[in-house]
Amino acid sequence: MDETQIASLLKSSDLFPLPQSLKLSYGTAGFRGDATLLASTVHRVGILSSLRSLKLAPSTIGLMITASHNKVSDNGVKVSDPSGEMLSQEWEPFADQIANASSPQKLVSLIREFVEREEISIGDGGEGGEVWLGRDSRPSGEALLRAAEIGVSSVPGCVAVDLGVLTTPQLHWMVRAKNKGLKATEKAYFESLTTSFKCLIDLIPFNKSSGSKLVLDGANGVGGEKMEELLRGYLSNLAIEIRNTGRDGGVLNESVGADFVQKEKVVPLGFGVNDVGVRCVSFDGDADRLVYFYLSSGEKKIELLDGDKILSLFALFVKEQLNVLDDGCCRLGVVQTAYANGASTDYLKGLGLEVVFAKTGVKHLHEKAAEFDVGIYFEANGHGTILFSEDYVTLLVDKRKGLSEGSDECNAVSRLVAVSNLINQAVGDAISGLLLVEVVLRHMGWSVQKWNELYKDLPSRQVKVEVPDRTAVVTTSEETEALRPLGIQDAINGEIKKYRRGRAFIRPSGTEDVVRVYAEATTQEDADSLGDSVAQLVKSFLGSS
Ligand SMILES: CC(=O)N[C@H]1[C@@H](OP(=O)(O)O)O[C@H](CO)[C@@H](O)[C@@H]1O
Ligand SMILES: [Mg+2]
Repeated sequence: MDETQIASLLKSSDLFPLPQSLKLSYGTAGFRGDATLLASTVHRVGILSSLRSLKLAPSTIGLMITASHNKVSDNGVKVSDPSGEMLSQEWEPFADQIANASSPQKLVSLIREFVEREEISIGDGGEGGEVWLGRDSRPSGEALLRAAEIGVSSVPGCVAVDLGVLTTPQLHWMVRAKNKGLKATEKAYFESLTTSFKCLIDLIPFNKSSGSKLVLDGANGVGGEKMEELLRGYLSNLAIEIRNTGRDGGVLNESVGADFVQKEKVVPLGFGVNDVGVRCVSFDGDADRLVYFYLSSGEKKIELLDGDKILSLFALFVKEQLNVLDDGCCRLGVVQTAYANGASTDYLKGLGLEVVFAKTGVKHLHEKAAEFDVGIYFEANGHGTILFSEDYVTLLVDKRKGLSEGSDECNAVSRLVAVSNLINQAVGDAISGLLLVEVVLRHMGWSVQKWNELYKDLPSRQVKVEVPDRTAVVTTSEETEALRPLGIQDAINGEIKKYRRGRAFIRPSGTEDVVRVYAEATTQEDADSLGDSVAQLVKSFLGSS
């Protein structure tokens, strides 16, 4: 790097001093924290994104400003690679280092070292870098986006493009499309969803109507707003009532949204007795997660259809199409985490599906799903998608050419191709997930209640334990067994044995300073009791803080 380049970085970094005592980690979902403390972090991630773009030139990188389901006063930042997938994990240590660099000088020296090691050429007349910026609806987003812009353009030859308010998956979709040389506007995103959705509706064999109204809880965030845009401009026939749009005084994620509904298992604000039996869906704050639910009585308690149930519905539909094709050559697999309800895993295995487990965090699930021709992944909290390998889509498109129009086989192929266009291939996407659930329910002729009957969730319990050092817990790669502290797994196994269908595991959280305990058994009392006794073991092996 020459003197001018260094001066440019120093000058812009001087504008964004690191707040004292800020210690951040890129973690499972980018940097997150109180929005008032994040300007330097976002600015630095702007620099990182430019470097990433130059490293992979010619390519466009995405930078999203969001704190998803966290409270409205928080914000955060994460990076999309050119494929639309999460930033390569190889760059996370560098992200941690620069976010925590104590002065502009230290920051620039880390950058110089990294640029040299990675052989990134800056401003040598080669390809320039490009970073596309998006933000969710948080009020702090605009100022942070400016910080990101300044960071991006402080790397000579790099430009920032402000795409405004978007859902996280929209930005990932657009970045992916751009790097594939396709139309990459928001309009193109909506059109792609609309075309594939309509195609799937047209392919429904009989007029099996489940066309009853759907009510969406938009978490007072960007998802409700974008869904309104989709309905207004593209899918006006779809009967969806949208609540919690953020315009009626509601606060982002406060007693609303997918995270609240999944964790608390109660109705979000804005829903009540008049909604008993109605099909409802909740998005999270940046619309990359969704869960369905319905009220079975006038009380607040809900029947929850979580990520596992959405996964099961999708798996069933995809498998049905593959059965029509009698396509032994397609490797279909599903990916879950240890948090998946045991009843869902049994159900999926009972369908004859290959079920594999990945570590918590969608980047891990995505990686495993990409090993299949068709890989379906979901976290229980509602983040997931269906990945189709490019080779398999090409094979399908070729196969369709030899089939007679309107035949069962041709329809099955067309459905699979349409699903691959509808469901976001980059990350989990609440809007495209919703559209696919709606199609599949209509295709099956099922109500939400009927869908819920696929299997009955085993009662479960999650506990957070605060300990002095959560990194003292080391688990196997699937996170279901603790390797350290020595002896704790034997003790946990001893507890599990006491319960019918007992299952429990511990792992250090990647986003909070806690050890998480998950327990499952045939009754709620047993799940609670198993969870509590494992939490006690964690305290006795690690001490409480
Ligand atoms: C049990 C649980 O829900 N864990 C969440 C949570 O990760 P932890 O590492 O468990 O804190 O946040 C992640 C990022 O949002 C999400 O991917 C994951 O599913
Ligand atoms: Mg989210």
